Amino acid sequence: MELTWSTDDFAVFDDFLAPEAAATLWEGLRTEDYHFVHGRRDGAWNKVYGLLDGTPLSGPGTLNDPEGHFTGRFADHAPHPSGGATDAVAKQLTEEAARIEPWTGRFGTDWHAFTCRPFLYPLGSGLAWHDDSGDRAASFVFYAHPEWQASWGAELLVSSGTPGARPADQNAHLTSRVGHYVAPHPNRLVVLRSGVPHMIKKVEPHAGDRVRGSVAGFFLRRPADRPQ
Ligand SMILES: O=C(O)CCC(=O)C(=O)O
Ligand SMILES: [Fe+2]
Repeated sequence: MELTWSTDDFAVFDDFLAPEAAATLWEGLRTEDYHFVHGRRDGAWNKVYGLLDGTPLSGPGTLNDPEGHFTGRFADHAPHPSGGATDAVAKQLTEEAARIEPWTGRFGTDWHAFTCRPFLYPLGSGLAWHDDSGDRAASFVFYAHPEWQASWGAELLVSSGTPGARPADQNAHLTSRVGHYVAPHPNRLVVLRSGVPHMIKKVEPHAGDRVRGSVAGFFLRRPADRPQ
C-alpha cells in the first residue's frame, strides 16, 4: 500500500490489495446480492441519496466489532468475517490500521468498530454533497473495479477548508468552495476524516455498461462518545 496523496482531511493509498487479491475480490463482488439503495428498508427512500442521484446499488454489509460495543445495533450487518467478498478489505484495513490512524484516529480510543459494504454505481449515478459525521470517526472507500478511464467520470470530490457544523444549507457547509478530486482508480483506498464534505460525480455515458464498484464503510465511535 503506497500513500499517493494526503491532506489533514483525507488520504489516498494505491495498491491497497495484492493484485491477485484485488482480482479475487472483484470476482467475488460480482456474485453478491445487491439491492437498489432506495427501497431496501420496507420500501423506504434512502435519504442519503437525492432524487437525481441515479440508481446506485448496495450489497451485504458487515460489521467488524472486535470489542462487541455494537451488539444488536447493526441488525442489517453480518458480523465480520462473514465469508463474503468484502472480508478481504476488512482484513486489510485492520492490518493497515496504524498507517491510516492520522485520519481515522486510534482503535479503542477514537473508534471501536467499522462497517463494510459493497456498492455499484451504474451509468448516471452518483452521490450529492454530504459528510459522514455523527457516530462516525472516519469513512473509507476502496475502488474494486479492474479498470477506470478518466472519461467515465465518477470522481470523488473532497471540499477543502475546516469542516464545521452542519447547517441545513448544503452550500453553507462548503466553506472554502475549493477542494480536490480523486479518480476512482482501481485498487485505491481513500480514508476521510469525519465531517469533511465530499460527493461522487455521476458515472458518465462514456462508461457504457461498466459500473463503479466500491467497498465503503465507516469507523464508528462508541455510542456514548458521539458529539452532541
Ligand atoms: O465512493 C466514494 O468515492 C465515496 C462513498 C461515500 O462517500 C459514502 O458512501 O458515504
Ligand atoms: Fe461519504
